[in-house]
Amino acid sequence: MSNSLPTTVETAPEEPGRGRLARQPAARPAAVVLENIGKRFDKGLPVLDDVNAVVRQGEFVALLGASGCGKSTLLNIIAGLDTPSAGALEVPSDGAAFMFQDSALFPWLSARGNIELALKLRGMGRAERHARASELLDLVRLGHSADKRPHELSGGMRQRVALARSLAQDRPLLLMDEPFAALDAITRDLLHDELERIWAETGRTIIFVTHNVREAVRLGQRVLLLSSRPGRVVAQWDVSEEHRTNAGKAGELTSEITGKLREEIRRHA
Ligand SMILES: Nc1ncnc2c1ncn2[C@@H]1O[C@H](COP(=O)(O)OP(=O)(O)OP(=O)(O)O)[C@@H](O)[C@H]1O
Repeated sequence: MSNSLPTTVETAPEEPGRGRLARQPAARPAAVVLENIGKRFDKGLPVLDDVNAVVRQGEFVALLGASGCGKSTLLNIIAGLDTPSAGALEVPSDGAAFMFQDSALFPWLSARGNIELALKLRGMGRAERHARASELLDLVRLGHSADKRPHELSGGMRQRVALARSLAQDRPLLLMDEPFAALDAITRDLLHDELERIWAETGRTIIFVTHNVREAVRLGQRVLLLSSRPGRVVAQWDVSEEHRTNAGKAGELTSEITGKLREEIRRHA
């Protein structure tokens, strides 16, 4: 762990598509650079202060922090949905796809229709849309439910459609704001496996916001911890092959991060 931040956080990512933890000797180019990012709404207290981080192309970063510490605000800034009050950032020129806790599907459209709409907004023609939507439905293992509407799908299935719709936007950066928080533990575990597979297959850069330390360790190659108000990167951990293959080691890391998170929550209670 390093807790001498804020300094710029950099690690070489692993190679997507070649196993989650196949380390890359050479660092990839940065996908997202955050430099001294600050955010204050109106005349209120700062929500974010001096946030520094670099996320490399193809990297999977979990962003962890107490409720209200500014995780969603930071994601909104990276997505270009909000502007920072201080600092500078670099993001991919073709923007980011966003996935939220609520699937936010159009209820009158089928699973296929929701995905095809995202493709249509990209200007894709009808035949190509149909073919691409079929591929994406297969990728999230929903080929058999293509014609169902959201109310006919379970919560986990709706999030799969939302994930396919995010991928339909074909952006290299995927921002996920607690996408599985409302799901039961078993469904969440299944979706963790699916997301890891899809990340490896698509090579997306993913920033995944969560409150859940176990989820952060399960998915992230790197876990960043934001302090409570003002939010700032106060610690980071690399999740190694050993953590992945050895449940005891993963448990130790989860306990260590939980301890640090509790410390942050207490400090601001
Ligand atoms: N548009 C806004 N105007 C004023 N205050 C805001 C706005 N958006 C967020 N905030 C405040 O900024 C703080 C951080 O909110 P944010 O949603 O980013 O936290 P979070 O870490 O994502 O929380 P949670 O984990 O509970 O979702 C909160 O105190 C919130 O009330």
